[in-house]
Formats: sequence, structure tokens, C-alpha cells
Amino acid sequence: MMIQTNETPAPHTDVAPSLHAAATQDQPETSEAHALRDAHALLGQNRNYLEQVIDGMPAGLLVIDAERRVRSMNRMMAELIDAPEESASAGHPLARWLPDAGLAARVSDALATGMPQDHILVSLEGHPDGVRHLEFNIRRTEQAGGYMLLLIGQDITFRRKARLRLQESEEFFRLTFSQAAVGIVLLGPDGRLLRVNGKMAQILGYTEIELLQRFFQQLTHVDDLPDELTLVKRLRDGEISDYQRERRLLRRDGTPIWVNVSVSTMRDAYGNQRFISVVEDISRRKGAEEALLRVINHDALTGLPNRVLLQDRLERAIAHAHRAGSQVAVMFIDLDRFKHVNDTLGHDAGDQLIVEIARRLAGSLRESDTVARQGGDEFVVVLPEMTGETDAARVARKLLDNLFQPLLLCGQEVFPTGSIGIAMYPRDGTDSATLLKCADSAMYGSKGEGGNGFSFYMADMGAQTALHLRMESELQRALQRREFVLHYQPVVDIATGHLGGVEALLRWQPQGKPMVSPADFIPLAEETGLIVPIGEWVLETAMAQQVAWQQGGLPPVRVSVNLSARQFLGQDVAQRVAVLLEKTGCDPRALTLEITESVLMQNPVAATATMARLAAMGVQLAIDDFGTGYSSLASLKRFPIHSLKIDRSFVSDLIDDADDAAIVDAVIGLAHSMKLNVIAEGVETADQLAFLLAHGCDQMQGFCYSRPVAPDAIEALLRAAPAGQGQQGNLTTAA
Ligand SMILES: Nc1nc2c(ncn2[C@@H]2O[C@@H]3COP(=O)(O)O[C@H]4[C@@H](O)[C@H](n5cnc6c(=O)[nH]c(N)nc65)O[C@@H]4COP(=O)(O)O[C@H]3[C@H]2O)c(=O)[nH]1
Repeated sequence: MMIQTNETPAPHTDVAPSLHAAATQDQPETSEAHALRDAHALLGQNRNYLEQVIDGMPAGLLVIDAERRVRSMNRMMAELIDAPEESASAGHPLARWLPDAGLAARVSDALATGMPQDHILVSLEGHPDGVRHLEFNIRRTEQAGGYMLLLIGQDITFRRKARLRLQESEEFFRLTFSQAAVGIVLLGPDGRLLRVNGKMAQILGYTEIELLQRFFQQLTHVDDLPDELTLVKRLRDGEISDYQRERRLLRRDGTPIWVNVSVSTMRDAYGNQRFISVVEDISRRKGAEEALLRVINHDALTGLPNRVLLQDRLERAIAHAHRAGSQVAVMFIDLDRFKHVNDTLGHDAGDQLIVEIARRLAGSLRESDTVARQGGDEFVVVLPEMTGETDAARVARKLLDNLFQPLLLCGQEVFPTGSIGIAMYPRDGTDSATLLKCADSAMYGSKGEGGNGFSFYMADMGAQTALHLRMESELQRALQRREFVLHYQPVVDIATGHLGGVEALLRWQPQGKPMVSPADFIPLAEETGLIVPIGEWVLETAMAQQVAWQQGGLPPVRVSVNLSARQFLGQDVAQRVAVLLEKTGCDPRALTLEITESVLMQNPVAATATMARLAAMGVQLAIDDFGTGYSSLASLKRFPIHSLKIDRSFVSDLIDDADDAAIVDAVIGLAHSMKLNVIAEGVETADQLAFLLAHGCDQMQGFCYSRPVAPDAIEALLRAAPAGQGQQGNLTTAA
């Protein structure tokens, strides 16, 4: 640095030799000269010192005169403005090194006003490291009557870049925070929301301001709150530094929304503990997951849990009961005659019925109970926390009552009923598979008792189920092996004792085994659907027999055939009968079809239509087991029937029970008023016969006349007494 002073324009180096020369002459030095020499020496020292200080300054210093010419600059300034040697730059105009209009203007101001000029930014292009940013402060000094300006410059390139970068990153973070696709929340240790971004507000349906007045405790679903509070406490206590969970938060309208929250702990600039929570809306994924789970765990038709979910619920109920020392009831429910609905009214009606049954079952139970669709027309109910069988029986009764409500299917009124089997945990089993198996067996027990009821599992039911299964396959084989035969029971005109006809009754004679009663296998055949081919065989055989007797020269005999529920309601029976009449050549007027009263009442509309078609063909129709189905005689008016068969149970107590006698009497009277032929079943004694005769009953069947017998026994009877003119006889011994 060149220090230019006012006392002499010459550099100090010029002064020193002369002073030195004066001292070397052998002349005594005057005290003035001595003082002057000392002063010069001191001045030289000071100047050196000053030059060193100025050159060592961490700032650049540049001195210009009033003409804006560079008078001097320190080394730092030379470096900053990329000027050559200090001396080489002296005398050059300032603009040569700092061609900046802003600086020039401030220089003018400083010269003109003497006011300090600060924070003047100058950017110099062309530096090998890129643009260099300098900050100048200007001070005016007076020297030798003129003004000089001191320009103090600092390289702020790095600081400026750093600030720019800081600004950029602040802006970046501000944008990231406000425009992030995830919700971001800053929380205080008490759970108060201190900052939230727009996405968070959007997820929850609040404004950002509204959220800032809330605590996370208010925004968390009650089911998730305990876990959340535990985790926040652990964060606060420093046990963990972050956590991540799937949670339900509450939207402004109170609806829950699934989110994924990642919470971590941090300290703010003042050292306060804060939690930063990143919240991601996962409701769509959860929705898809839940939809998938529903598909996996629920029955598509009814929306009820399926067997997968049932298994889970049952196991939970068992585990809970195990802990609580309570009981669980498992109910297996099977609809009675469901296949019949499917067959007669079609699958849509079947589906409709299943949906309605599901609704009724679910509506009869508490939320803690489970009703699942096991498949087809089978449902399973799990009742946790039972105190015993009485509890379970009460629910079963309620279920049956609620099922048995009229339902319109394809314009027809249907009264659904079901059979319920009940197994109890822990008495009948301690695992889900055993309990389900027991309930299933018990259900078969209930079916065997005629349906529309419930049975508890009993230890030997497993054996019964196995027996049923065996019989089912044996029945199937029986048809192929021709193990079925028909026996015929005479129907006698009471007044004359003449043979009025015969009833065909099925017998199963398995090879090498005792004969099986139809009462033992018809319900099973009905349940499994085997009754359809078996019934078809019966019809065809009975018709063929009727024709054979007639072709054998015997007088025409009326043959009655029993039609099962499934046969009558489940297939186009009129069409089948027509085909068989045609095939066998049987006269329709010689055929009576017997339908039980309960079958008629199951679906009166369909029954009327079928009966009308049969009657139009000339076939006669009889109501079997009358009195057991609770229908009134008046309700039979609409059916085109010819005969009424009074159930055996009324006839058997006729003599001892005045009520039964009154009923039989009333039935005979009313039936006659409706021009119906009355047949009494199961007449075993002469007293019963006498009563019936006295009360005008038309016909009878019973052991007192004949048991059901093989066809040749009937043939013998017919030969002895032609139909219509038959004589009283006793064929009982032939049975
Ligand atoms: N105790 C007593 N019983 C008498 C007397 N007279 C007749 N019986 C019995 O009463 C039943 C009358 O037939 P059902 O009421 O139609 O009752 C029938 C009928 O509902 C059904 N069934 C029999 N054959 C067929 C058939 O071919 N098709 C269908 N669908 N069901 C049949 O099986 C039931 C029982 O048939 P079965 O065992 O042959 O029993 C017959 C017959 O043997 C009597 O004086 N005293």
C-alpha cells in the first residue's frame, strides 16, 4: 500500500537517504536536525506500520481523489477488483476497475454531500470464479484542501450465495410444507396443533386456522386414542424418537378417515419439544382393502359373514367364553323345503327368499351375535356369552317365530320355516369344527322331527347322521336294484262293504334285510330329492298295475297314489302324470292322487293351479291326513278336491275321546255339505267302524278290513268281489 501524505509529495524513501547523509557527515549534528531526523524516522516507522496494517486488513481499501482517480489501494482491494500491481493501478479512473453505475452515483453523492454511503453492492463480471459480489462503504476525507474518498470493499460473494441458497431453501421448505401432497402438522407436547399445512386441513375438512385451535386428542378416533396417547407419552419421555401407525382421524363432519401417521420428535429454535407429524390419506387404499376383505369374508348374495369369517368369529367367541367362563351356542339353521321354492319358483325367487331369511335372522339377533351364511339355504348363528341351554332355546324360538312370517315370492304367499340344530360350548365341543359338526347333526335331528323346530345336540346324534348318510346311498342303490315294491290297501265303502279302490303304499325290501317302513325312509328321500325318481316309479308302477288288473279281466279299480311335497310342488306334476298316463294307458278317471293337508297349505296358490290341471285331466284328488295341518274345511273350498281322508290319529281315539268323536262327526258333516267323499284312515275296530257307519262316513281303510297287501292278494280279492260290488272280507292275514 502506498501511503500518501500531505507533508511531502516525495516518497519516504527519498527522505531517508538525505537524513542519513546528514548524519554521516563528520559535522556535529544540531539538536533540531537531530529532532527532525528522529521525527522522520518515527514517521517512516509509522508509515511502515500503517502500510502493514492496511495491507493486512481483511477488507479492501481504495482511495480516490475528487476526480475519481485512484490514488491508492491495498492488496486486498487489488485482489477483489482484479487490479494489477497497486502502483500500476494508481492514477487510473475508478470506472476502469469498478465500472458500476450505482457505485459511480454513490461516489458522486459522497463527494457532493460528505454523507457516508453504505452497503453499495457491486457485481463484477468476468472473474474466473464467476460473478463476484462486493459491498462498498464510502467515506469522504479532506486532504490538502481537497476531498478524497475511502472506498472500503468486502467480498460478499460467498455470503450472498449462502443467503441466496438459504432463501431458496426456505422458499423450498415453505412450498414443500404448504403444497405437500401429505398433511404435515407441528404439535406441541400437550398435543396442540401449532402449524398445519393445506393438505392436512383438506384431509380433515377444516380450515388451517380452525385446526390451529385444536388438540390431536380431539381429532383422533376414540378406538385409536389409547394407543396414540401411549405412543405420544413414550415420545415425550424420550423412550422412542418416532413412530408410524395407521389411524382413523375424525373429519370436521365427524366421519372417520383412515390415515398413515409418521410422528417424530424435534426441538425448535428455542429448545422446546415439538412433534412433527406427517399424515397421509390412505382412505382409498383402506376402502379397497376393506372391500376386498368384505368379498373374502362375506357372502355376496346376503352380505352376511361367510364361513371364513364365521370361523374367525366362532374362535373368538370360544376364546372369550373360555376366559369368562361362559358358554357359546352354535346354531345350524337349514330352511325347510328350500329346494322346492327353487324348483317351482326359480332361482331368482330362491335368492330372494335367502336374502329375506338373512335379513330376518340378522334382525332377530344382537350386534354381538354372528349370523353367517354357510352356503345354499344353510345359516349358522353364533351366540356368545350364553348362560345355558335355556338362553339358547329362547333365541331359537324367537328365530323360528321371525322366520315364520308370510312372504310374497312371485306373487305367491310363502311361510318360511327352518330346522335348527344347537350345540353348546363347552359341553358339546371345545373347538369350532366340533361345535359346527354337532350343531349340524342336531339340525338333522330337528329335520327328522318334521322341521320348523330346534333340537339340541345329543351324544348319539353323530351316529344318527352317519346312519342317514348310509341310508341315503342305499336308497340310491335301491332304485337301481329294484328293491322297491308296492303294496295296496283296500279302500272300502262303509255302507255296502264293497271294495271302493286301493291305496298304493311303497315298501323297501333291501336284499337280505328286513323290510323298511316308508315312514323311515320317505322323509330322507324327500330331504335328499330322491323322492322325485322314487315317486315317479311309484306312479308308473301303480298305473301299470291298474291297467294290468283291468287287462287281466278284472273290473276297473280306483288306485290312489301318495304324492310327496316335493313331487307335488317341485316339478310339473300334472305334466308328469299326463306322460305316465299316456305311457301306461291308464284311465285318468281310475287314478286318485293324495296330497297331505300341510303340503297344500305350504303354497296354496301353486297347489290350486296344479290341482286344477290334474282335475281337468279327469284325475281325482284327495286330501290326506286331514286334521293335522290346522287348515279349516272352509279353506279347502277353493281346491278342486274329491275326497277327504280323516287322519288315523282322530280315528284311533274315536271311541274313548269325545273331542275326537265330535271332530270326526263335524268333519263328516261339513265335508258332505261341500260334496266331498269322506274316507276314515286307520280303522282297526268294529266299534270305530260302527261309529263311522252311524255318522255317515263314506269309506274307510284299516287293519279291521285289510293291511296293505301285495298286488296278487288284491287280485284275489277283486276276483272274489268285483269292484263296486265287493263283499266284506278280511285280507289282514295277507299283509
Ligand atoms: N296303525 C294303523 N296303520 C294303518 C292302518 N291302516 C293303514 N295303516 C297305515 O297307514 C298309512 C297310510 O298311509 P298314509 O297315511 O298315506 O301314510 C303313508 C304315506 O304318507 C307314506 N307313503 C307310503 N307310500 C308312499 C308313496 O308311495 N309315496 C309317498 N310319497 N309317500 C308314501 O308313508 C306313510 C306310511 O305308510 P305306511 O307305513 O304304509 O302306513 C300306511 C298304512 O300301512 C290301521 O288300521 N292302523
